[in-house]
Amino acid sequence: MWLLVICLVAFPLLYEWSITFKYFCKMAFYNGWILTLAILAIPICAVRGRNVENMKVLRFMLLHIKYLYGIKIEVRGWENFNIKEPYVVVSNHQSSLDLLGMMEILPGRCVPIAKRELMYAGTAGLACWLAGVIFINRKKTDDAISVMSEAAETMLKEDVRVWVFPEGTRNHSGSLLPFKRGAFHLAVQAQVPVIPVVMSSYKDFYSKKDRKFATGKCTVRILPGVPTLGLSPDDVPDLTDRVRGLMLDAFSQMSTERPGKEPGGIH
Ligand SMILES: CCCCCCCCCCCCCC(=O)SCCNC(=O)CCNC(=O)[C@H](O)C(C)(C)COP(=O)(O)OP(=O)(O)OC[C@H]1O[C@@H](n2cnc3c(N)ncnc32)[C@H](O)[C@@H]1OP(=O)(O)O
Ligand SMILES: CCCCCCCC/C=C\CCCCCCCC(=O)OC[C@@H](O)COP(=O)(O)O
Repeated sequence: MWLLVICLVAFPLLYEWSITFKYFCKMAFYNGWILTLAILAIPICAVRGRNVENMKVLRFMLLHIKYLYGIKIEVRGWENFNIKEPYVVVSNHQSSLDLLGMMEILPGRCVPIAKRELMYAGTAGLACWLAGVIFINRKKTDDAISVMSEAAETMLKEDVRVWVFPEGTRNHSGSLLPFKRGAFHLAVQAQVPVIPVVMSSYKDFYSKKDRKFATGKCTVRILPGVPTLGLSPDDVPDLTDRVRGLMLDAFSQMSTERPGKEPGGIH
């Protein structure tokens, strides 16, 4: 009994006092909450079986999280998504919080490419599988490439869009890692445009290194599509560099606009 009282008093004190403790609580809740929401999503998605339309269910389930965490997301460039045909979205990848920005703007019939390990993340893995997430084995290049070639066919046959993080891993360095070329091969194979998406730096409110997680604002910019019609595999390196350049420019520009801290949410 006394132990419970001490815990009830100590927890809020520690939460307010220690930035690190708050960081771990907020991250644990983030992951735990997603795993819990997935339990609700699984039976709803299971009715349709593995189907990209289930991505709408996941999107709907996750949209409120930004309010819980007091993260304001401002979207610019919505009009660039006004393309009826399939396309490949490429975006920067800072942390697992990218899921919030992604769900904010996720177009219809669009599935992310994810590392295979995510498939084994309990309920979230199953929900992702049911929503048609494309899993790749990053340790086996040939397998990853053949999965992506299959994706190019599926995009055209089943009118599906694909979201890729071309950095291939999370990167919180405040810049962009060199891009891997899979997303661009995919776009050229399917002869569909690449639409770059840039999420502004989280450094004002989130830092894994400093164990900081406050409230704040993030801007998501959807850039105009880059056509690939008529391009061949030989053009992929140039296309990759061009798109990375566009994204780096946008990222640098957004980093100079200092976003103000927003009140509200879990402090
Ligand atoms: C409610 C619950 C909800 C839960 C919701 C959760 C939502 C889920 C959100 C999930 C978010 C999760 C987010 C995540 O999980 S992000 C992590 C996983 N994503 C990625 O890794 C995507 C980016 N990676 C790539 O594009 C890589 O290139 C791949 C993986 C394909 C290979 O990488 P790898 O490192 O092994 O090799 P390499 O890049 O050195 O390439 C080697 C050579 O092959 C060439 N090549 C490449 N591709 C193709 C191709 N298609 N056709 C022909 N050739 C191709 C390439 O040009 C190069 O040749 P050259 O140029 O040097 O001559
Ligand atoms: C019973 C098993 C329990 C397993 C518990 C696993 C906990 C995970 C819980 C929830 C999953 C949250 C989904 C977040 C989706 C974001 C995925 C993400 O950001 O993946 C990282 C990947 O892009 C790059 O990976 P690396 O930076 O190379 O690494």
